[in-house]
Amino acid sequence: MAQDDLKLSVARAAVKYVPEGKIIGVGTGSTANFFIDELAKIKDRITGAVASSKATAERLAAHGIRVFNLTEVEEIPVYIDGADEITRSGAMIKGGGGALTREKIIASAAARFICIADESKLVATLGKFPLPVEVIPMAYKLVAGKLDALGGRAELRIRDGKPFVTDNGNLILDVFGLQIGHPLRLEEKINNFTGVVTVGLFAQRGADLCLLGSPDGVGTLEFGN
Ligand SMILES: O=C(CO)[C@H](O)[C@H](O)COP(=O)(O)O
Repeated sequence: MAQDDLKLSVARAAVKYVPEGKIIGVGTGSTANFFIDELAKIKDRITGAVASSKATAERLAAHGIRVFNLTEVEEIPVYIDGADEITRSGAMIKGGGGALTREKIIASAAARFICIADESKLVATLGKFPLPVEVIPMAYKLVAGKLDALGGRAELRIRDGKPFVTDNGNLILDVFGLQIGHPLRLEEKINNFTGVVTVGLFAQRGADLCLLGSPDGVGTLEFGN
């Protein structure tokens, strides 16, 4: 079964977790895009969405789904987003699409985080996927040195021959070669480096539930975070 079919299956399953009449949080990436397209089919049953990136806001709006700023919203009952890697305790690496900061903000504001992923994202130990870290541009070399000292290899993210710039006007360092045995500890440590905006480790606010797509169907992993 193709990976896109698995993404579509979890996107369809996630729609069943969307509460009626509410504003929900929506993530970024290819799996989130499948979810947005499914959400569009029930758009009359929700009030709108808070988007974790400009790309997601544009896709939601193109479907006629009203997009709210986080500052306009009282509550977000559920945030639905993909992940680059997820463990059986609900810790994740996110930020492959560069939207990690807004994703983490909305995830923190949400009552429930539902991760939608195909089975390739489930790992025993985080770190095979390079860990994204959003940094203030003037600090990127300083922060890269500190990330290297942790045992990784930090590389400035380049797209189309230029440094990738986030929706917040910052840069991304991708850290290769980390074996993340203690996600929570590492998240706290990297958060403390001056110049870091957000580390793409989601352990403090991990997922509450993961809908995991495999050729056998969509399974659920509950984490109780
Ligand atoms: O964190 C993210 C974007 O910043 C995405 O959730 C993550 O990269 C997974 O993307 P995809 O669904 O395309 O595999």
